[in-house]
Amino acid sequence: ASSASRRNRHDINAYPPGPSGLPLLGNVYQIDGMAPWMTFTEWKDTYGDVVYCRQLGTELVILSSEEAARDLLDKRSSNYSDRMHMAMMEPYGFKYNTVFILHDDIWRLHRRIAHHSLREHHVNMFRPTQLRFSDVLLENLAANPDKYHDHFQRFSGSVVLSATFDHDVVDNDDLLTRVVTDTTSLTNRLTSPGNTVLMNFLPILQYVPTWVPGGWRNAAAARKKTERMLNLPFELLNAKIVSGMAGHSIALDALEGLEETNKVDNFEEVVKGACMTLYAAGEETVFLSNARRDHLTDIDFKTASTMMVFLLAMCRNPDAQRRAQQEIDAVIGADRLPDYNDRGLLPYVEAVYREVLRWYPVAPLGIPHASTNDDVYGDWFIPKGSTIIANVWAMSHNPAKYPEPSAFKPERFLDAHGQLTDDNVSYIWGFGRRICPGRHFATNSVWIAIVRMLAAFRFEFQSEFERAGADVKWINSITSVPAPFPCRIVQRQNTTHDL
Ligand code: HEM
Repeated sequence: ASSASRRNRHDINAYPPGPSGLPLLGNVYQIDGMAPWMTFTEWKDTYGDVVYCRQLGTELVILSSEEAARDLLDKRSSNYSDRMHMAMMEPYGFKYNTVFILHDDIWRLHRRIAHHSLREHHVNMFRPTQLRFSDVLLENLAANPDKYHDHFQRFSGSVVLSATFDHDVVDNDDLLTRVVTDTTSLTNRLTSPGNTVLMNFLPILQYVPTWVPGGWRNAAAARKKTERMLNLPFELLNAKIVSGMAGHSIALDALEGLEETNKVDNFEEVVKGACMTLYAAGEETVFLSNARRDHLTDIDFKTASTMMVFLLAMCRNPDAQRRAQQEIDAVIGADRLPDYNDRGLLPYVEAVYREVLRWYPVAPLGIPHASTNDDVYGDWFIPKGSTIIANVWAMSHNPAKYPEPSAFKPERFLDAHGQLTDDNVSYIWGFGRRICPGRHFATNSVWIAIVRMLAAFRFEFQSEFERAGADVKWINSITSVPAPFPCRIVQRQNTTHDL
């Protein structure tokens, strides 16, 4: 009966509009492989907010307005909280990862572990750590400004690693950081939407030997790396527990606070997976480790992505930078650095922060969801098992909501009285039950880094780079981030605090 009713619903409702494609390939050749959000945003103009297309046998539904994303991913979240089927999950050892697992009981347990420590307000217990590492960030920037991307990376990696496993990164050669970044950079490459679709289509690629071109797809080698990455932080944490030196951390919180209430056999394995995902997901989006090495030969390919967007925005928009600094000088003065308690007193800085998130969202297509059952939305039929993409780029560049969307204009978040509007760009954190569980933590990290960097430094392009047109390269995969560019970071004259 259910298949009959499915057929009926399909018969009366058409698929959403979209470009016609070739038989087997679908629309794959029409999509910009480096920046698919650009193609999808053009399609919005032609076909509307809900677009259907196919990519090598995968059905895609692209939601390019906040309204459509909220209608489906938020309001019908019981049907839209799955992830796409990945032939790679099992052979590559990715089953530990919250981001990829299906909408099942293990995933719920992962979310409880994250929520337990990272829920709003509770997450503020990590603020002292975030403040401490922001001091280190400023010291490093003052001492060696040219290496700013290393310092951004160190800041974002340190805060999240300290919070998840109580692991202190003492230098740039930290073993755990190396193991995790090495593995996540491979994971990100393997799980990019394009590669996932290809591997679903040709699973035999998992056996490609490591020494031939494309050998990075070899499953046995990837699995070995993943296992090492999962076990190492727990070995280090266990050593601390045994010696009575373990401080507060999300992993310990989960082991001590949740075990009683969750009677699953492999609870420690679940905690390992959930915590490693928190670290890797936080690291991936706040600092990027998945650059396409083939496009980048001369730079370090790990960068703090949101902080990189901030830096680019400040270099390109000196007026916005100056205005934010004037606000900090007037409200805080030069005797101390801004603190979390000052956040409500600095509306222009808040507007800069929101505009950074909007201007170049670091996850321009979020992370694709999948539909569990057939559904009908308006006049359209959405088949079971479709990959559902929230086109965050189209939402943050909607000219009706954000006039001149490519311009960096923090004022768009302030009303005529200089008060903040209620638009806090929440769509950049994703939707429904899958919404980013690290968003409050990430907000605390990014805001404190931005406000303190503004208080202490001036940012500008290096003059030769500016004369040459200041054309910044972008590193794109699931995330999109400016590659490091030549820039001057100069300590502000009015800062009396000693860095
Ligand atoms: C600026 C920083 C960040 C941005 C823009 C961001 C954005 C996102 C987005 C768009 C998603 C997908 C949501 C969806 O499927 O609808 C996501 C998922 C996720 N994020 Fe974040 N994130 C950030 C930082 C963090 C941090 C710091 C952590 C950990 C402390 C974290 C942990 C996660 C996890 C575990 C998921 C997977 C959730 C699931 O599949 O259920 N993120 N994030």
